[in-house]
Amino acid sequence: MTTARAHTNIALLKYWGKKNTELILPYNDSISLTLDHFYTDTTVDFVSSLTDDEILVDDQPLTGSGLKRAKRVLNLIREQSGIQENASVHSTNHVPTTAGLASSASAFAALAAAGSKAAGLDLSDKELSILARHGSGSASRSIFGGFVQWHAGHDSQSSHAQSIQSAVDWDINLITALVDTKKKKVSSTMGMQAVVKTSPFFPAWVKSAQADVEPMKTAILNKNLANLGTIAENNAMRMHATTFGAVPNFTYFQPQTLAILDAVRNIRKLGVECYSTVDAGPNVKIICASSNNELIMDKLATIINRNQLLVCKPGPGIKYL
Ligand SMILES: Nc1ncnc2c1ncn2[C@@H]1O[C@H](COP(=O)(O)OP(=O)(O)OP(=O)(O)O)[C@@H](O)[C@H]1O
Ligand SMILES: C[C@@](O)(CCOP(=O)(O)OP(=O)(O)O)CC(=O)O
Repeated sequence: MTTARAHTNIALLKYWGKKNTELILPYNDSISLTLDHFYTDTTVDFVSSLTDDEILVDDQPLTGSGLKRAKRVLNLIREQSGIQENASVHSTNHVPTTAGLASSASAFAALAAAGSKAAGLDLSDKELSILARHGSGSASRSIFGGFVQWHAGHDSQSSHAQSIQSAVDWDINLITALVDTKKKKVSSTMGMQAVVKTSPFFPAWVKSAQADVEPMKTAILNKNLANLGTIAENNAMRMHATTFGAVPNFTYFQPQTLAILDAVRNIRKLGVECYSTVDAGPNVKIICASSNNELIMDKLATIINRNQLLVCKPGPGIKYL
C-alpha cells in the first residue's frame, strides 16, 4: 500500500488543444507553477480479492469520465509491472470544497505515483509524468515542484514535463480570486476539443503559445516578475480568444471575471506589478510579489469578498507519505 501527495499547478503558458486525444499529446509546450495550497493525497493497494478497481474520491465512488481516466492509468501500471490484481484507491482532494479549481492535475499525478509504487515499479520523474499525462494533460506537470515545462513532444515517450526551477528562491505569489465555485458548464477537455475543431483562431493560438516558451523560460531564470506576468497574461487572453471564435462560441468569463481583469490592469497603472491569468473557468489568478498581496486584495475589495481571495505560494513536487 502506498500513499502519494501531489500539488496542483497553474499554467503560465497554457495547454489548450490535443493533437492526439487518446494519448493526450498537446499542440504546444506549456509552462506552469506548482502551488503549495492545493493538493491531493492518494493511497493505492492492489488486492487479489477485488473483482474490479474500487476508487473513492473524498469517500465517494468515482464515476463517468473520471473513472475511465483513472482506470486508463491503472491499466498502464498493470501493463508495466505485470501485476494482475485490481486496485483499491482512496483519494482526498485538499482544495477548498467545490471551489472549481483544477483538481485533475494533482489527482492524476498522485494516482500515477502511488499506483506505480504500490505495483512495485520505481519510475523516474519523467516516466511518472508520462503516466500521469494519460489521466489528464496538466497532471504531467504536477510531478515536479516550482516552475515546470511540459514538452509537447511527438509521441507518448517524448511528451513529458521537466523541471525549470524546482526550488523557487524568489518572491512570486498567486492570489486566487474565487469568482464562482460551481461546476463549470464546459470542461477543459470539451472546451479545447471544441476550439481545435471549430475556432479559426486556433492555429494562431498554437503559433503564439509556442513562441512564448523561450521568453517565459528566460523571465523565470532571470526572476523577472514583470516579463513573466506580461507574457502569462497575454497568453491567457489569447487562449480565451479561441473560445470566442468557436462555433458555437462560448466563454469561461463571468461579469466578475472581467471586473477583476480590469481592476488588475488599473492597479498595474498605479505602478504595482500584478498580472492576471485565467484557466478554463471564471476564477482569476493574480501573479504578484508577496509584498503587494495586501494592497492588491484591498483594491479588489469593492469587487469580491476578502474570504474569496486565497494566497498561494510555489509548491513542491510529488511526495510519498
Ligand atoms: N482525487 C482524485 N482522484 C482521481 N480522479 C479525480 C480526483 N479528483 C477529481 N478527479 C476526477 O478528475 C476529473 C477532473 O476533475 P475536475 O473537473 O474537478 O478538475 P478540473 O481539472 O477543474 O477539470 P478539467 O479537466 O475540466 O480542467 C473529474 O473527472 C474527476 O472525477
Ligand atoms: C486551461 C488549462 O487549465 C487546461 C487544462 O486541461 P486539463 O489538463 O484539465 O485537460 P485534460 O487533459 O483534457 O484532462 C490549461 C493548463 O492547465 O495548461
